[in-house]
Amino acid sequence: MNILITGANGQLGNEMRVLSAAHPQHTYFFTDVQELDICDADAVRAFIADRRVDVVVNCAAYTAVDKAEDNPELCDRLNHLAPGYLAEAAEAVGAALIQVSTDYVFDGTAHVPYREDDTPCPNSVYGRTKLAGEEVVMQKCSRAMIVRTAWLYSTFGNNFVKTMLRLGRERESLGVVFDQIGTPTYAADLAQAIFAAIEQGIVPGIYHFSDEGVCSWYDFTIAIHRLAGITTCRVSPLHTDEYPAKAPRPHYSVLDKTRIKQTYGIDIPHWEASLAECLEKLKIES
Ligand SMILES: NC(=O)C1=CN([C@@H]2O[C@H](COP(=O)(O)OP(=O)(O)OC[C@H]3O[C@@H](n4cnc5c(N)ncnc54)[C@H](OP(=O)(O)O)[C@@H]3O)[C@@H](O)[C@H]2O)C=CC1
Ligand SMILES: Cc1cn([C@H]2C[C@H](O)[C@@H](COP(=O)(O)OP(=O)(O)O[C@H]3O[C@@H](C)C(=O)[C@@H](O)[C@H]3O)O2)c(=O)[nH]c1=O
Repeated sequence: MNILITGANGQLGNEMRVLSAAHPQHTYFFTDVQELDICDADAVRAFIADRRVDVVVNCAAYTAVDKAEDNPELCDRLNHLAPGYLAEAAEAVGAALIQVSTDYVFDGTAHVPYREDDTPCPNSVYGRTKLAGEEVVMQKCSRAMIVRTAWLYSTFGNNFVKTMLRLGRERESLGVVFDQIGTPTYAADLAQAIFAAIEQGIVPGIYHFSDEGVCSWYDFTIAIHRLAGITTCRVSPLHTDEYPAKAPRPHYSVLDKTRIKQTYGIDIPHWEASLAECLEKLKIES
C-alpha cells in the first residue's frame, strides 16, 4: 500500500516513521508542512491522486491548546478545514483516512470513561476545532477512522514529560493540577494501534485510544520524577484555579478503549510501563 503520513515531524508522525521500518512492505510518504501543506486543498488533492495513496494518516494539527484561544482561525484551518481537504481527496481516489483527534472534545463532566458514542461538548477552541475536523472527515470520506487519543508524549517534540523533566531538574518545587484526570499515551503505542488498523483493514468509525490506567497530571508528574530519579524537586498538588490557563481543560477525560481493542485485538500497555520505556529511551539518547 501507499501510505501518506502528514505532520510527520511531530510526535506521532515521528513514531509512525520509526514503526514503518517494521512494515517494509508498504511505500511511505512522510510529509510535513514544507512538503505538503494540508491547508492547501489543491496540493492535497494532487499529492494523493498522483502518488496513488491508499491510506492517509493525518498527524498534522494545531496542538497549542492555550495559544489556540487567541488564534481560532488558524487553529480551525488546520484542525477542521484541512482534514476536510484530506477527506475529499481520499474519497476521490477510494483511499482511507485515519484522522487523529482528542479527549478534549469532551467537557469532562463524566465520572466513567468516555465511550465513542458519548456526546462531545468541547470547552476550548482546540477541542471545538478538532470536533469540527472529526465531523467533516466523517461526512466526506466513507473510509474514515477517527482515533481520539489523549495526553500524548514521545521522545520526539515537546510534551508534558519533557517539561516536567526540565522543571524537575531546574526547580526546588513545582505545583501541578490534581483535579484533571485522564490517561497519558506514549505516541509509540498509538502508532502501533494505527498500524494494526492499517494491516487488518480500516473499519470506518470513531475509536478511542490511550494507554491503560488513569491518573491526574499531578500523579503523572510524580511518576515522571520517580522513574527519572529526580529527588530534588517537591511537587505539590494544585486545584485547576490555582494554575490559571487561557483554555479550560476537561476535569475528567478518561477514554474507554473497548471498541478498538475488540476490533483489532490489540493489547495496550499501562501508562506507567510505557512511561518507563520512553524515559529509558530519552536516557540513552542523552
Ligand atoms: N499532543 C497531545 O497531547 C495530543 C495530540 N492529539 C492529536 O494527535 C495528533 C498528533 O499530535 P502530535 O504528534 O502531538 O502533534 P505535533 O504538534 O507534535 O505535530 C504536528 C505536526 O504538524 C505540523 N504541521 C503544522 N501545520 C501543518 C500544515 N499546514 N501542513 C502539514 N503539517 C503541519 C507541525 O509542524 P510545526 O511544528 O512546524 O507547526 C508538526 O510537525 C494531532 O491530531 C493532535 O490533535 C490528541 C491528543 C493529545
Ligand atoms: C507546566 C504545568 C502544567 N500544569 C497543568 C496545565 C494543564 O492543566 C495540565 C497539562 O499541561 P499542558 O498544558 O502541558 O497540557 P495540554 O496542552 O492541555 O495537553 C493537551 O494537549 C492537547 C494537544 C490534547 O489533545 C490533550 O489530550 C492534552 O494532551 O497541567 C500544571 O499544573 N503545572 C505545570 O507546571
